Amino acid sequence: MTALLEAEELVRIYEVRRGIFGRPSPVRAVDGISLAVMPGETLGIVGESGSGKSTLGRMLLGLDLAQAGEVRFAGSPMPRNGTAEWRAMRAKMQLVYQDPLAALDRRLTIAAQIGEPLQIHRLVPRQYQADRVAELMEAVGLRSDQAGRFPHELSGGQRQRAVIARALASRPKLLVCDEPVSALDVSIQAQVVNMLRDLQERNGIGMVFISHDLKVVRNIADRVAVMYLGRIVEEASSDVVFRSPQHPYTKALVSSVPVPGKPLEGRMILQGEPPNPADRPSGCAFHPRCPVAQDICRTSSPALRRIGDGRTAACHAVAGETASIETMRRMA
Ligand SMILES: Nc1ncnc2c1ncn2[C@@H]1O[C@H](COP(=O)(O)OP(=O)(O)OP(=O)(O)O)[C@@H](O)[C@H]1O
Repeated sequence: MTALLEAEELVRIYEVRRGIFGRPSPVRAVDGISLAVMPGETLGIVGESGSGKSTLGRMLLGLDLAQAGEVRFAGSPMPRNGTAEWRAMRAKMQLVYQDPLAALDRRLTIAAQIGEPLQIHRLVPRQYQADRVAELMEAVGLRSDQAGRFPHELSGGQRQRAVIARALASRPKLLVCDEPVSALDVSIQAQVVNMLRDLQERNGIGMVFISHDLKVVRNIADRVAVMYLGRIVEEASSDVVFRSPQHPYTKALVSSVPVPGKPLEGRMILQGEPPNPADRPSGCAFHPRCPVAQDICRTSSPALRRIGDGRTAACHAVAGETASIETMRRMA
């Protein structure tokens, strides 16, 4: 089967100036990332703030240009941003991001905004547009009496539902969701995630689900890619990642997810802050925080390798025997 979305060796470097008089220095926000999403599959992308998740999400849609590498959608290279070919492809790839208020026009009713793509892309004859808007609202759990409301008259969760309805209007094959529930109350998050998962399964939509919150990703992703400073350090099926994480960074992230009934002590705590991306540590970028770092980790950057279970990991310690969380804790 052809992958719905493929990215090969994507690189995005920003020139960032520190202070007014500082010289610009390169930040490798995305540093050689390859991935694939099959039709109907959800790939979760996790990592701390600044690991490059949002930049990657934008690059996958052609919204941010790669300095190297290529994105292919349904087997075809992504056309250049702004061209007619790109706009046609974009109708099939939608972005849902964190802040629904920013995504919506506060002067337009919810129904008008959900209907907008139908008009712009002439997806439905005018006389059927109202029906299609009603259908989309129902699909995301909005009531018909909310059609005439303005964004500020809805709750955060309802606004995000409206954004998702609008994204679905063009019957996309791919959704890139960048922290879609992070701004919502915890009580609402699960509802919106469950709704997204239902819609995605029912419509066979491929999804890239970006989040710093592993709990949420665990709920929705078939596969998970863990990012650290612009690179994928581990990727596997969600089951495999959560059951037996191998990379020390993944182990720390997974062990920090609260498990009902499991005491807090005994969990591995990630030491220190992520390093400044403009000042990437030598060797393995995780080594300054890694409890099992060896000499080689300070000098040599580990390649992402297949290590069985359909898993890839980039860690010198993960070649054969890998330290368990308990061993790592003892060594820390
Ligand atoms: N437009 C930009 N100009 C300069 N630097 C940028 C830009 N966008 C992102 N960066 C830098 O690239 C790195 C990755 O940022 P990005 O927002 O992609 O990470 P993230 O994992 O999504 O983090 P967060 O969850 O905080 O949004 C960071 O160091 C960030 O400061």
